[in-house]
Amino acid sequence: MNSETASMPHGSPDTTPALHVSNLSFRWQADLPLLRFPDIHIAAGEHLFIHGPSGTGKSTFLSLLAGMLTPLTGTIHMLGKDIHQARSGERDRFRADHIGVIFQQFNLVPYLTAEANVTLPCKLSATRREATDPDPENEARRLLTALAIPEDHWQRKVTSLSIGQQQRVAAARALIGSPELILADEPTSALDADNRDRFLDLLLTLAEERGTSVLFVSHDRSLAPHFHHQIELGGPAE
Ligand SMILES: Nc1ncnc2c1ncn2[C@@H]1O[C@H](COP(=O)(O)OP(=O)(O)OP(=O)(O)O)[C@@H](O)[C@H]1O
Repeated sequence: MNSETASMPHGSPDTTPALHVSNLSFRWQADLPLLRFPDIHIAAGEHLFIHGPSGTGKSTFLSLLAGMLTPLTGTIHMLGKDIHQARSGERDRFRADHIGVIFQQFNLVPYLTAEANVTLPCKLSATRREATDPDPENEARRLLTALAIPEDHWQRKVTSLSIGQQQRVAAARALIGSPELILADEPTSALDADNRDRFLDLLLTLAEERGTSVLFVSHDRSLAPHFHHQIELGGPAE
């Protein structure tokens, strides 16, 4: 797509796929094996689960999709835009405007409060800020409430929260401003089964309400039933 469609206002009817990946490969070093990735297509609002055992390239795949690594071959169209054709500044802006990320270590800013971590994407992106209703602080509080973070924790330093709470703060940060796509890299690995299922239900329900597409990678195949579609990394699509 062109930048016109990428900057379409949130909530507009749009049939542009959230993500289309074709013929993607990457090599960390010349003496390391080539990593090949499946072709994927995620329609707007769809939730895709990608399963792969440890070492199959899940984190590498997400780093390629987030524009943090450059592929050896292949194309990645995000909201119709070929992200690796964009200059790096434009790519950073596109990522801030349209993608929420939840990575294994959550990447929260340790010296900020829980609420300030959630509103951060709105400080980095006018698009995300303008999409909050009525303002980022209010939406952050709504998300923190929906994700069961007690109100007396909102102004605490995020590192003083439990791991499960930090994970939900990272989810709120990914959801704020309703980005079109969330990329999630095993954010449930530290949780027990009950908390993991509860977290996924909350994340996917909130994403659904906002029309946000989700691509979630994990080694844990038991998570697959939460999603509309699933794909095996290093194997045929199911
Ligand atoms: N920075 C790096 N430099 C060199 N090789 C790397 C680097 N990061 C990953 N690799 C290699 O690329 C392959 C895929 O790694 P990756 O971390 O993407 O897998 P993964 O499926 O996410 O694994 P896990 O489930 O254990 O996190 C592995 O063989 C790994 O050793």
